[in-house]
Amino acid sequence: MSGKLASEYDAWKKLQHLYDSEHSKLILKDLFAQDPDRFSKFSKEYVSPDDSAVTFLLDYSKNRITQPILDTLLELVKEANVEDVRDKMFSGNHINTSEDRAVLHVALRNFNEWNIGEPGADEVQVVLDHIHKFTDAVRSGEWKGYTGKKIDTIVNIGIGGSDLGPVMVTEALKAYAKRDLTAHFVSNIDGTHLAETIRVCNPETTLFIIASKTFTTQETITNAESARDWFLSTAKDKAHVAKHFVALSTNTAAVTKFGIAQENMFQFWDWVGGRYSLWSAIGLSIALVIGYENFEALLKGAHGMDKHFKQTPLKDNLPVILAVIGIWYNDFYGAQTHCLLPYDQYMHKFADYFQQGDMESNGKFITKKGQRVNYETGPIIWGAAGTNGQHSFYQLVHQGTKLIPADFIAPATTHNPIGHSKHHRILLSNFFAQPEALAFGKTEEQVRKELGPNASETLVKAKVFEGNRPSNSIMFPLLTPATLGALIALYEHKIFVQGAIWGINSFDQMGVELGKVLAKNILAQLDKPEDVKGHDSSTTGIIHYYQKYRKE
Ligand SMILES: O=P(O)(O)OC[C@H]1O[C@H](O)[C@@H](O)[C@@H](O)[C@@H]1O
Repeated sequence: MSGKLASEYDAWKKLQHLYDSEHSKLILKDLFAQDPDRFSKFSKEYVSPDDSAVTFLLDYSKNRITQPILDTLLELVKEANVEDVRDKMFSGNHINTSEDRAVLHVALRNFNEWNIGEPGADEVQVVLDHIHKFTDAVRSGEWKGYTGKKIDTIVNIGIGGSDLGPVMVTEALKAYAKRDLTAHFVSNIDGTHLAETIRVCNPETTLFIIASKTFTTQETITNAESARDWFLSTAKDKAHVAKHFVALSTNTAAVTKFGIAQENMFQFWDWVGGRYSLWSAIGLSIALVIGYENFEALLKGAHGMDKHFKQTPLKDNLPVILAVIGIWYNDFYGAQTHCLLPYDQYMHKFADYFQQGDMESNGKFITKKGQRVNYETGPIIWGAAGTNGQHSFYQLVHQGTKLIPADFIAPATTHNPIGHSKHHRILLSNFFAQPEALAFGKTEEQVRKELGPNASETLVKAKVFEGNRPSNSIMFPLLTPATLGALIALYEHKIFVQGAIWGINSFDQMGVELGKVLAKNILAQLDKPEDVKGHDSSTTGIIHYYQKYRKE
């Protein structure tokens, strides 16, 4: 990182110039018409550089780019020294400067390939072995509850990074799940979340996994204490907690204080960011659901992408390509959002997951050197599984006034080929059609032809699709653990590259602190109206309203 604002780089200025002079000519329909080889020039097939056997196609031809624009975007990557920051990340340098921490989620899936000097990196395998042993014991029924019954339900209690990754991956890899082991995830402090979960749990056969990096998060600790109270209301003896509660954390002292024995604690380290922690002990619920071998395959798929990111020249480096295309829209076109659209029901939590992954990483206006940026940083991430989104928000994506770059993601083969894959062919026909419709639209002339000479002018206008709406398409053979691992790592590194270009620290999360502090203060004032002090009239007014109507 040079200490310059991204907008001060020569390449940034060149890009601004290219945008100003070219953008009115960047019409996808014309770009495709001018170059019959556009697809082969702007698409790449990823083949994992190791034995994780992952492959996928990334088609980025339906973007408002030309080779000179892409080349200049890659110059920006060079000028921002992204490769240097990347190498620093992989070697354990403390690139999370505000917290003075290394950023080593890549070490969790490294399988001893690179030597990483950071304390703890050499203990990764020990924790994986612990996960392996425990997972096998629970899944085989060898691990018994306090009345001698085997565990048939797990409840992961965690929030943010200690929830979203496990939720997303267990959903995405449900095809690999042990079907007689039910997994629940409780995150919200709203008592409803816990109440509705324990309603369907049997204390004799339920294992609670308390997932919290810090083990101080109010939501998680409160939910965990209430879960323990519920458990003990039946089990009675505190000694039984050992068979039904395990912890995933970096904070041994707090875990012990909670009453969980050290042998039931799965360790990780401060260099694992919460939103990058599914690869760590936080992934225990994943390993329990899909089995240790599949969990390891997930890690190996991510490791293959790490290698690709680490060693591939910029022009062929897929996370880099996705990142710079995103910068082009975010910073030059002023696009505010980025849409993730998996055409795979199993991946229905993918956008939710990357809402934290991307927005908590790059939603920052201060650079690592303490300057306020004068450009846009992280986009708003959103999306839903296809085809549901088509019947909901695609109207705006197609005909709204906003530019919404989108990634379409789909498997060629489904795990559920019902009706000889009839459903899947219909699903995929939509996956192919939507980017086509977005890019090429429908002209007034086409609409007129379709509607005939008597059509009203307003109807004609309403049916026009301007097109030129950009997207990437990612297609892979089958959603396997390794493929999912590679895809997650692809987006992680994309986020990394963007953050490095913008000069921000993608690995702290100061923005979540203020609300927590204010809530703590308010919690102490909730009982009596006369205690409500030090707020604006709006906040005071709402609290007084609550005090008027609350029952308990
Ligand atoms: O795992 P923990 O420590 O409970 O933190 C849970 C979450 O808390 C905060 O919202 C942030 O710091 C997130 O990044 C984190 O994932």
